[in-house]
Amino acid sequence: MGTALIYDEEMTKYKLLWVDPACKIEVPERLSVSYEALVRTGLSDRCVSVPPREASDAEILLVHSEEYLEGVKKTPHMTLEDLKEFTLQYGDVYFHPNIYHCAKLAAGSALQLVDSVMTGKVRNGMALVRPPGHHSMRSAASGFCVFNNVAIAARYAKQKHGAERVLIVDWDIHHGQGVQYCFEDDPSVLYFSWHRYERQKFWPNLRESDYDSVGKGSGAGFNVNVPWNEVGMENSDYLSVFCHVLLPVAYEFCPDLVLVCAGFDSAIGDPEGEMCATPDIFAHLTHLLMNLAGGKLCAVLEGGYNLTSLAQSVCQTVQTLLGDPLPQLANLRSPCESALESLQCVRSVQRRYWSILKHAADSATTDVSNKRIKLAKAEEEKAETAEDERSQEEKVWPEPAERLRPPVCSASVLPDDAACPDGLKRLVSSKDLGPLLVSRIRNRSMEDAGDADGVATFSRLYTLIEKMRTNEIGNGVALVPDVAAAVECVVQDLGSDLVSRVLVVCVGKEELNYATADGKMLVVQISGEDKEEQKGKYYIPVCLKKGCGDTVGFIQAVFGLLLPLGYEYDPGLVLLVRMPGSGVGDCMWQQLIGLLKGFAKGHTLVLMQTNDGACMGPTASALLGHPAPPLQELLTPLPDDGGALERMRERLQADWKMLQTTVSSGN
Ligand SMILES: CC(O)(O)NCCCCN
Ligand SMILES: [Zn+2]
Repeated sequence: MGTALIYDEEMTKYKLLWVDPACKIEVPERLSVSYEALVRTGLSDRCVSVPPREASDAEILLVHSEEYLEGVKKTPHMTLEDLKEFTLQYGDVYFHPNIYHCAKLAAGSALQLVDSVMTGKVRNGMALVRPPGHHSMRSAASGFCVFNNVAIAARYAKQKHGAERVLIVDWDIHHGQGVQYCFEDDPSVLYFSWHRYERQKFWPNLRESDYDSVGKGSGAGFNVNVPWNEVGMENSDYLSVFCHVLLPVAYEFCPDLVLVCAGFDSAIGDPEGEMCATPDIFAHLTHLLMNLAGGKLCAVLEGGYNLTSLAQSVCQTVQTLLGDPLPQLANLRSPCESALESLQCVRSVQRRYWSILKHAADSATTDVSNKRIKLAKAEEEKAETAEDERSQEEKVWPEPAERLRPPVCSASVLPDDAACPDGLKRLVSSKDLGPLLVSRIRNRSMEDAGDADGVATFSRLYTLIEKMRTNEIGNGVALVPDVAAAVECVVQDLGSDLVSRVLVVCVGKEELNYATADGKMLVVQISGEDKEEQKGKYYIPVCLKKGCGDTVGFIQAVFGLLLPLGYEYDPGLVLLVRMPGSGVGDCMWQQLIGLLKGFAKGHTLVLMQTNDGACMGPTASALLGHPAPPLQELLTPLPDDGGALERMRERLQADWKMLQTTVSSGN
């Protein structure tokens, strides 16, 4: 299924007609440069073009009051003076004779997107709209917004398409207070927003934008605010919040639809956000949401005022929606202290509502409050001194790297009698490994099966890895007689001289014994077995007391440990090993394959044992990029295995910075 793109140049046909410093950044070119970039890169041709439509009164009244709508309806006929007068009643927004028309098109575009996705016409999509929406409230315009496009879309999805749970992810750098007010007592809509806050000093300066606004009444827990109390947040800060807050909660919420308030003022170079995250981060943020709700994701443009980073960020987002390989996020650093403080505060306040966060550290402890005071003072000083130099310096960042789709998406290495799943290319050519490697393979562990096809299998494996390295093949799956031997061979003989860092993810309890001390390989083994202490920094045994069938535990391990480790390690190849009898469910397995695509430009090699061929179908589906089915089990989480994973994370964070979720105590 395809990706919808909704755009109409009519929505560029309004602009600021008077002097207002707060509004001058919201210009028509925001939309045209975004669309032109999609055209120039060929991305728009690969999308399903869906026309916008005007939202009807009834649809607008799903969120807004009649008196507000009646007021806005009068603006097309107003004189310039009346427009200024009408505008004065609201904050940081402007009206124009054509803005009502464009506001109906913007809201209607979001509804067209919801229809296209909910009816299965497309898998996902993006609506390029203006005016934006997430600040507008029931009876007020605000922050360049007239109608709350995404809030209307959420109510519409529930009413018309019977969606029961809708997740709204707002990665715009401003708090969408309009969305928060709309759903704060509604447990069927989970609103997540991060935003520049600077302890209430940043617009819209609301006390209720802080992390302790968790929703009201039956909506408690369904509003998640992550305030950024400093500017300059980077990719690692954003990814930490996704891994340690949003994704665990989103998976437990198990939405039927994901709506994104896709504002790109959170990218580097933006005058409003003043953050340092690069445009390619949106490729990953989009990817990390694409296995929720069976892939039903609607991204609706909000803010974004640096025309260069806006256009790049839009392209990164659409290219991921189209299923292209992800860019490698280079040199992630550890989240900064201020981000860790926000992370800790959010997790501690949300843990009483989300069992998946149950063991999050408390932040009521004195050392955190002391830390907050110290940080606040430090931020004060930094803000004062930085003010002047920040305004002068123009941010520069590298153009995002090309993301080339390999000629072959997925390949397979199978025994001759095994059937090749649809869509996979069977690898038959076996590279001549030369006598040295053959002898190494033979004596390493093939002595018992010293048969010819053992070597043939390995030579095909070698070919597969070689072709992933040259990007001729995206990913692959191999059925081998002895998966433990195969892993050993790949990482010792094949993998290591082909790629610099191999992330080995083992699911199941088999004993793995090879050296990992040099960092060429990071092994994360998720099993039900209590392993002896890990062997050094690069071998991390994760024990799920209830085994790999425990979906809650598995998801906690994936988001709390595996993904942060993977981002920090930044492998050139991912080796995903399914040990026989692992007990992992097919849905979880597909989710895992889908999520691991975020690493190594999607170069994942799945190794399974021949007698485990039963899950070849789900494996092939996930490798080909089909969205994984939702994990329904998370809806009724069983009591998890205690804080074992949290304790393990705390222990490991000394070596792995991306595992941190709390401020460094003491210093
Ligand atoms: C859509 C938006 O969140 O980018 N609007 C920002 C308004 C800022 C007013 N100072
Ligand atoms: Zn914004």
